Amino acid sequence: MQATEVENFEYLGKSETVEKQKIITLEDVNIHYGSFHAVKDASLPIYEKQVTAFIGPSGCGKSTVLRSINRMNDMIRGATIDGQVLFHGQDLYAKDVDPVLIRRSIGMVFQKPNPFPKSIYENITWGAKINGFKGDYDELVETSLQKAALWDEVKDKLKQNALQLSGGQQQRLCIARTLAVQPEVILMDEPASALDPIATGRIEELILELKQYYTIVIVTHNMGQASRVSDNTAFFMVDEGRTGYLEEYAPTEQLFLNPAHKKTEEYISGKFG
Ligand SMILES: Nc1ncnc2c1ncn2[C@@H]1O[C@H](COP(=O)(O)OP(=O)(O)OP(=O)(O)O)[C@@H](O)[C@H]1O
Repeated sequence: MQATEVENFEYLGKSETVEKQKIITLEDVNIHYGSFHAVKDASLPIYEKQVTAFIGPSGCGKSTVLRSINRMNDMIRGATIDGQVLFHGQDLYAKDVDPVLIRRSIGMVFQKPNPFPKSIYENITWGAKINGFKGDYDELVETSLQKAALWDEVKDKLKQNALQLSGGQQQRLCIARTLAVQPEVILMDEPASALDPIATGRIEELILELKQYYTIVIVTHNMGQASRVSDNTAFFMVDEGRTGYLEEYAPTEQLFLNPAHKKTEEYISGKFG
């Protein structure tokens, strides 16, 4: 079940009509770690085949909210969630939902590249094997690496250990590994923060390529990166009790050029952070 939304934006004398499909909706999401209230009342849409950036100061709950989208917080002892995360209208936290299946549809790429200490080829085929993939593995490896813009660099050394690749190549391999299980959504938690500027630029180019086929949610500390790669931006803040909350959500251009809230303006202009 998907709702098509038509939004009209007017800012800085420009008007824009955007038609978009909501694929994920967070409704009044509250997340605790034990008794600590980490995130309160987060509600926001994630639109299909768009890039949504989560920005905000350290500790405001960006990664916590990101992990709630594919139930990765389930793995953290003491983490609890209230509210709803709807994926195609279905509550991901309903009793009959298998988190393993969710993580196939909603994959994740982490801050530090974390390939398995195995060959490049095996890194790609691993998830597919577990899922009982019956197709052509060579083809899967080639298409996944091509989509992740890594094929040309590694096609002659697929048997080589993945840990011998550069950091940027390892991160693109992790993206290829995620793509190989054919997700609809890719969550990226600061995917370029451990990389040099050239490798970062390649990841940003890749994100713009991938959004033709996938919905992407990215946590980033780098506001330039958020403005370059994302269509929508969610700006999170922390209150006096260190609880994170969503301060403002808007199309990226609007949020950066004409923020509705004073705190957003102060944050994006570097007054705190
Ligand atoms: N596993 C955990 N156990 C307990 N508290 C946690 C855990 N993970 C995060 N927190 C706390 O929850 C709050 C939100 O953390 P989170 O990592 O989501 O913020 P963030 O905005 O992504 O931060 P950063 O930008 O520094 O990565 C912080 O106060 C953090 O200390």
